[in-house]
Amino acid sequence: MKELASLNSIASSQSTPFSHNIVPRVLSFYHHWKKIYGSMFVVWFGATPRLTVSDPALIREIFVLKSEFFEKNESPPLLRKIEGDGLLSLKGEKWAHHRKIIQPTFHTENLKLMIPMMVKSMEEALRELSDKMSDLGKFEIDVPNWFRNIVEDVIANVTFGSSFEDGRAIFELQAQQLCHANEAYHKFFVPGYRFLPTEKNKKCWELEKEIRRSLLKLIDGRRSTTTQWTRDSCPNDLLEVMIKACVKGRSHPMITPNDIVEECKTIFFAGLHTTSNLLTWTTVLLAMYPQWQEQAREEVLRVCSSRDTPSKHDIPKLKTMGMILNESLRLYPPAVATIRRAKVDTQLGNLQIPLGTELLIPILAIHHDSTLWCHDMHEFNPARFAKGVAHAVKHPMAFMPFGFGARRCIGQNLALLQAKLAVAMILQRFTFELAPSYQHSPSVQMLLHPRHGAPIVFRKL
Ligand code: HEM
Repeated sequence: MKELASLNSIASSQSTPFSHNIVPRVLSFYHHWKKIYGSMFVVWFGATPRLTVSDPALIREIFVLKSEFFEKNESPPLLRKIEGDGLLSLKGEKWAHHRKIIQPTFHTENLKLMIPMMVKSMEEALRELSDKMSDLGKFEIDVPNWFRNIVEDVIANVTFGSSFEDGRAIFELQAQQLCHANEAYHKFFVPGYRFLPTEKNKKCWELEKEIRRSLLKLIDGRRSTTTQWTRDSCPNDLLEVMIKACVKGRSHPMITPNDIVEECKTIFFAGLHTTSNLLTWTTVLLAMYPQWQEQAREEVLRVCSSRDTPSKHDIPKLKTMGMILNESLRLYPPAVATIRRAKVDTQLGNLQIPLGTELLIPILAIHHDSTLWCHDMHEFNPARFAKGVAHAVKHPMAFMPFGFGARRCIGQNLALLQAKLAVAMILQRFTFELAPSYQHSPSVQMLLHPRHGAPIVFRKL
């Protein structure tokens, strides 16, 4: 109780120099329409009606109660190539089968076995940062790129395990492919352009072939060494669990090497930028609010005592850190929205939904909705999560950075574990503040990211 009171006093003593009233077009557009039409409104998206649903009770119907009537919508073809034909986009029996096979990789017990690997990769990054410090003991970094490298290491380990080095090289190719796609995504859309043999397109096709070839070679190599049993002390990486399902041959429907290729691509796409985004926004927020940075550091130093890295027993004790990550995910959710499509004519609340209607769930807007959160919904106030999500918001479905229901994010535990470890290790070694050149400008480019980067100045503790 005493701790909660002190958290609340931090929250109320803060003057807010930064506006978290995010203005990407999605949000201002949404608030404008909601004022006029209430919590459901339709916008025509080409020939398809797209219904925006922000009432948590209806979202529960879509994700949980009537989920069999709604399916994931198709991604545009360019994006589909990059994200892979894996869990993110699969549907029906094939999706359920893959999810069941892959799930054990992301179980808490398996992830705990990966903590030493995560700590090692973070230690290396922090040692490099320390070595670069000037005589004045400070150094400026643009954190999105820095975090991307750190997260890439971890995702490569989770996906490829012992074949990590080869896997990392494939991820480099995927990162290049994503860069090309991002450029194309922001150009004016010309139908059929992606089939023209332009220099850029040819480069993309080459990359795609190279990624597939390298992944198939890697899978072949691992198949010859994979045994039926893994020791309890070895984490199950994605490649391992999928190859076992493939080798067994009893799985139905069959898992093919091609399925494994697509799932590896998906995990890279779904895990890398989301997690590095979470780390970026959390660092920015702690730099903006030194009182919370100090509170989080005090907790880390108390929990870890003389250990210079958190152990698996320390992680669950980092309560303030958990609240800070939740508040960061609420204000700046990396995935700003998700879409479902009605598989059949159906009913939602008292509305008839024709087959084919797209339903847009505006995660970012729901996280900033004044009818669901307190009047301080645009403020950074981790204390609202002190008694858990249920006490922070009027409806549990109003906090959904990882989605909900059967298709909720499979990597949620991994992302939160890595974020807790990384931020804790930074706090143990450095203080940090926004660089003078920092401009606060959240913008949506597939994910919610800082348009002008996030330069942060680190100082040794
Ligand atoms: C802060 C980090 C992350 C955020 C905010 C996030 C967010 C989400 C959201 C909102 C969904 C649901 C999409 C929908 O319902 O349409 C999702 C699904 C998914 N995420 Fe994440 N994610 C994160 C990290 C990760 C990581 C680390 C991985 C893997 C390494 C991952 C893999 C996936 C996959 C495979 C799916 C599809 C699950 C399915 O449909 O069965 N995500 N994520």
